[in-house]
Amino acid sequence: MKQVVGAAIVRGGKVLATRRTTPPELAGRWELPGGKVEPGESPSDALEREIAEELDCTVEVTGWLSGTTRISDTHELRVATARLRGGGEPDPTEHDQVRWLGPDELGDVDWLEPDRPFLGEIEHVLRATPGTGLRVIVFEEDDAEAVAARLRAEGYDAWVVRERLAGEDDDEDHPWAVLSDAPEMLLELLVDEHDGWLDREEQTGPAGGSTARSPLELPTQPRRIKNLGSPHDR
Ligand SMILES: Nc1nc2c([nH]c(=O)n2[C@H]2C[C@H](O)[C@@H](COP(=O)(O)OP(=O)(O)OP(=O)(O)O)O2)c(=O)[nH]1
Repeated sequence: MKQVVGAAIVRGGKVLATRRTTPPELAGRWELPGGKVEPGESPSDALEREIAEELDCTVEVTGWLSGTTRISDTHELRVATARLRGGGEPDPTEHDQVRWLGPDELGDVDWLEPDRPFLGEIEHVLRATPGTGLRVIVFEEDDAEAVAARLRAEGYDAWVVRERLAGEDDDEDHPWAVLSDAPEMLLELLVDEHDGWLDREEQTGPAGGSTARSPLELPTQPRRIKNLGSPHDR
């Protein structure tokens, strides 16, 4: 059986889905980016090569999901989790659309059949490693790059993306956003230095919103005294 490998690229609590353009019978269907393992190649090497070819960015395989699914009589699919390296933004060379999907959005696209059995485990991974939902917003690209460089120097991941904000008009000049896994306090600092602001992305899901990440908010909130109940309760 020949191996096809797909990458569940995870960033900020979302996974990257890509839309196929070929062959005609698969065009328009969504998949995890990847491709066939070549003779003598390890599955991880194949995946990192395919992602570089298809999305012009570098990933690091972080683990493999359990199981394989049958694509055809001759091919089967394995799926790895992966993270983006080096701050490069995925730029599709073969797919005509990409989407970052949160755990509640995995059903929103028409996945190829062999990918579907992996979605449950992917959802689990996304819920276990939620993003902070925080974005540094600035108006100048130079500021965004400076913020990202500073965060990377501090040992955090950071990506510069062009953002469209809620309520914004299509034609308007979009601001720049820096996505990062750095703590809120550090982001606040950089926002002040670069004349931007901190944007909190709406989080959906059973936990009921961004309060799921309350540890990050502690420094900016009034200190809360743990309620031990009134004396006559005990
Ligand atoms: N890349 C990828 N292919 C998938 C997935 N699920 C799935 O059924 N497939 C199928 C579609 C294709 O028939 C086959 C992979 O072929 P491909 O065209 O993506 O791989 P490749 O670039 O190495 O192919 P090739 O040009 O060497 O023929 O597996 C998936 O999640 N990712």
